[in-house]
Amino acid sequence: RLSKVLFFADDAQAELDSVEAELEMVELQISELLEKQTKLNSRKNKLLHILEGACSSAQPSGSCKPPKPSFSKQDLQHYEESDFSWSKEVQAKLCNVFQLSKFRPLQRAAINLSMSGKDLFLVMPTGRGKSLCYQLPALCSKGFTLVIAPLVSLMEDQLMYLKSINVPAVTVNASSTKEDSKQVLAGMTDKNSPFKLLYVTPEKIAKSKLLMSKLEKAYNMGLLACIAVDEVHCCSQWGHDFRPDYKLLGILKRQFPKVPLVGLTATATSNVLKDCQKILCVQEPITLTAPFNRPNLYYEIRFKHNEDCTHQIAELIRERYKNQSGIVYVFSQKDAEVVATDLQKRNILAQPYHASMEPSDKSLVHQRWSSKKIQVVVATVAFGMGIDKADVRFVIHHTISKSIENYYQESGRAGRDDGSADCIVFFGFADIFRISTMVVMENTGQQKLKNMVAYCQNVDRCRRAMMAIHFDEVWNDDECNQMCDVCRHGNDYITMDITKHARDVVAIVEMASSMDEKLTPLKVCDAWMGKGPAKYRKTIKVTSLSRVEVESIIIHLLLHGYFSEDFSFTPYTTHFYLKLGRKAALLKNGNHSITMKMRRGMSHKVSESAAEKSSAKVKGKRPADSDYRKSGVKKVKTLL
Ligand SMILES: Nc1ncnc2c1ncn2[C@@H]1O[C@H](COP(=O)(O)OP(=O)(O)OP(=O)(O)O)[C@@H](O)[C@H]1O
Ligand SMILES: [Mg+2]
Ligand SMILES: [Zn+2]
Repeated sequence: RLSKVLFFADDAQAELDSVEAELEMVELQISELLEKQTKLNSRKNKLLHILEGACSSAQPSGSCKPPKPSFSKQDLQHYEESDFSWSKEVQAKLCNVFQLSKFRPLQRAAINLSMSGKDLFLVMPTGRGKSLCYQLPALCSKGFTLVIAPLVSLMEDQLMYLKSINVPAVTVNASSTKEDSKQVLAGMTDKNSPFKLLYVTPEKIAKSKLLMSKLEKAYNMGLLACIAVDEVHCCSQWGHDFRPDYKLLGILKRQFPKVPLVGLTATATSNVLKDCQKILCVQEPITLTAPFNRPNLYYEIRFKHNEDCTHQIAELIRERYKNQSGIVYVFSQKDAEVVATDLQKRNILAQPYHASMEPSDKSLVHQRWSSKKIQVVVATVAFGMGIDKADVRFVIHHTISKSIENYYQESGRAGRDDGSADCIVFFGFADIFRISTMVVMENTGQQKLKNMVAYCQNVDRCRRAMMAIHFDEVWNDDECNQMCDVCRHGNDYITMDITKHARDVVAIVEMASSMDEKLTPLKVCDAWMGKGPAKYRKTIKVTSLSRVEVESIIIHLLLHGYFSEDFSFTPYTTHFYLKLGRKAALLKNGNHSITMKMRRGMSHKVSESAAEKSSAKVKGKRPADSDYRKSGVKKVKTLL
């Protein structure tokens, strides 16, 4: 009898185990669905919000973000007009001082709003002319405008420009001499207003009591006309280059409530702006958003084969962009040096630019490039704000950016003259993990990087649409005009069922962890392709997929939660290992399937860039091959 009881107990135990496992699976599925529901609901709300705004907004394209509900289409129209008491003066200064013939979209409205004393957030793509929206009003007002800017170099560029058009402007910053500072501080309360713009860094506001007390005096004398906070997204942790000192700028609106504040930025989602509003203590700002789309930029992603990347870049520069200026963005200072040297060896006039260079060397490189003495700057993100060269024909990313915001900003340095320009990203597997470990301490670093990776991995949605969704804009894919690789390749992708592959590769990571070992993504690739240590080879199912396919699948599984990152820290470096993600357990369920979109054949795609398209017509060149992803397929000469 005893053995019979034991037998039943065994049976029950086995069933209990399986029921529990099944329950666990169900819970996982529920939580997955709930998560999906939350996401969809939040997207639905956003879209409703955008639609509401689009209906009431003045932008015929409907791509304007909803301004404050109380700020209607009629209101905007009113501020677009030119019958304000200052309009004649504004128009005259636009022509005579700034030597510009007409306003660009939203500039006039922004100027009229701030001259009417309204607080304003102005979101306008990089290079569209935000500075004019506070510089011009400053010239038409009593006293001076205080400008907060994040970098001394950026201020100096602006001061140089203002000096060249005879607009009196000054700065006080850490490198000002005592004499200069004294003169500036005295000028602030001088009724004759010896200068119209005063540039300071946020640190100066936070640290200099003297400056604050002078501002107080100027305010009481009615001489503080306006406060402009440039690169206002720096206030918010959610913005892509948060600066702690920006957090303290709330003092300005608290101390000087009657002075209108204008915050300017090229990239800020509505969440970032809400945060900025809170931090700056602005009660009811009006937000003007210019369409983010840059119709003249061609966006393209290429798969990166490390050994080949610099070679391809050199070919592009020598052939497609002959005699044209451009930027190559790289990951690190070392990369900047190495890639620049590599390009030089291939007879390209290139120089590196990064944060550790002497300031004088940096400005020399900048100058040489601006005056076309060199063709290419090979730069880290340090080459950024304040770069205002009009005829940049290409921005090539040797390594992906760490977020879509960063990418938008960096690629946006191309084609400021409205001429066509190319933005090409070399999307490399290993780079993802280099960046991931670099941003490991940033709050939202991993999520932002994943968004960027998803942007690169995407093969079926217009790249402009991806950006639009990211920046909460309404977008109609037809407006791309085939100015991105996805639109140009049309429906040239397939939907692949990768469930079986996913099971195989997840099993590798599971096996390693059962042996108490951790695998980097590169090791997982190797193992899966049969190149790992012998001890693995016995148990794993080696795949016949190509390297690029293997990499794409691993990225897909990481983006979708079947894998997740497992960081390990040593005193010198951070390592990225793959571990099973929350969803890996779903693969145990026979019915679960995973699909993934891939470009058809994953090889031999022929694409044609914007610049190429026009020059091909003129010179009868054939379009360049690009995006050949299959390992082993190397194009040596892409152009005749
Ligand atoms: N109405 C206009 N017509 C023609 N050019 C203009 C006009 N307004 C501004 N510009 C030019 O556009 C260029 C970029 O302007 P600005 O530096 O203000 O850009 P920005 O919007 O601040 O960009 P970023 O986000 O990079 O700081 C400048 O060379 C400026 O002279
Ligand atoms: Mg600017
Ligand atoms: Zn497109």
